[in-house]
Amino acid sequence: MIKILVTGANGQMGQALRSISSEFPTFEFIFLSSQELDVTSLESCDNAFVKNSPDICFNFAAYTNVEKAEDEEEIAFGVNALGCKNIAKTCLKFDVSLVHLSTDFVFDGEKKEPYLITDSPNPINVYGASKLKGEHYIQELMTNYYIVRTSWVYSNFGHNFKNTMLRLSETKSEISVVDDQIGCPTNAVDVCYFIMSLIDKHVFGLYHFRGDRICSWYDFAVSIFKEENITIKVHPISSEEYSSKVKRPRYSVLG
Ligand SMILES: NC(=O)C1=CN([C@@H]2O[C@H](COP(=O)(O)OP(=O)(O)OC[C@H]3O[C@@H](n4cnc5c(N)ncnc54)[C@H](OP(=O)(O)O)[C@@H]3O)[C@@H](O)[C@H]2O)C=CC1
Ligand SMILES: Cc1cn([C@H]2C[C@H](O)[C@@H](COP(=O)(O)OP(=O)(O)O[C@H]3O[C@@H](C)C(=O)[C@@H](O)[C@H]3O)O2)c(=O)[nH]c1=O
Repeated sequence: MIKILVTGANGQMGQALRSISSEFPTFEFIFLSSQELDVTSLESCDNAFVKNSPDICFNFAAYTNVEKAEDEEEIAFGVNALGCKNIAKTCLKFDVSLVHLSTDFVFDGEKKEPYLITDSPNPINVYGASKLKGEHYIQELMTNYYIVRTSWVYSNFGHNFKNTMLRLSETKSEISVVDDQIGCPTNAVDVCYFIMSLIDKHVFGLYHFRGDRICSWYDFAVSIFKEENITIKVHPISSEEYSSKVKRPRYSVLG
């Protein structure tokens, strides 16, 4: 049995992986919450690895509140950057390979065609900067890593744009959604299948993975409501019209 230790396991990606884990009977998954393994503590990482002796670590632990990160820079960097450093150091110590998730938000969104893994990141918000720093720590410390950048992850689990739209539709008859940020919604379960196929191939490195559809958040919202048969008026708005303190990339299609 190959043992996979999953950090941040109560989040969206952890729940998505749990939902398909029985399809991989040759793997034993150890799902650890933030209480059971706190990535900001090297000692906590060490203790969890000693207790569970994993072969592979899936680092799903992250600070993902893009808005709040602007006010909580230290906490965001603590989890997304130093957390990665701790996980990478621990993987190194115990000879464990690492799968880490990163984001389209490492790019500035100024490009007009899909971002390749060879393109230089240039984050424009705190969340993106903290995620990029995390990537760098892993790349400096390890060789046996898979860093998978993905985008606009949605599912029926936890916090994501789809669930936000469905929740808002319970109390609103109209909603305004930005129509000038272009990206690719990606199903969380599909990310899990991609990761499981990656570890089968043993080719370490940096990857981009995303859903097939290229659209705006407005387009995505309209299709969510259509699929769920929900009648609600959706107004397309510009990023400037959406009241937010955070800048998001205008175009973050991963290639
Ligand atoms: N959601 C998206 O659209 C995208 C996500 N990603 C990346 O995918 C990964 C998973 O994201 P997703 O599942 O959606 O995020 P979630 O926010 O749903 O889950 C993150 C999990 O990390 C946990 N966590 C927070 N702080 C710590 C800590 N100090 N130690 C251990 N665990 C901690 C949280 O636990 P608790 O709730 O207890 O704090 C939560 O369960 C992240 O790396 C994210 O950057 C990449 C692209 C898009
Ligand atoms: C709730 C809401 C959001 N929006 C806009 C704000 C933003 O531009 C866009 C998406 O909003 P959210 O806050 O759901 O998404 P956000 O948290 O910015 O999404 C990002 O999360 C991180 C974790 C990632 O890694 C990214 O890939 C991306 O998925 O929709 C509206 O226009 N109207 C609304 O009612």
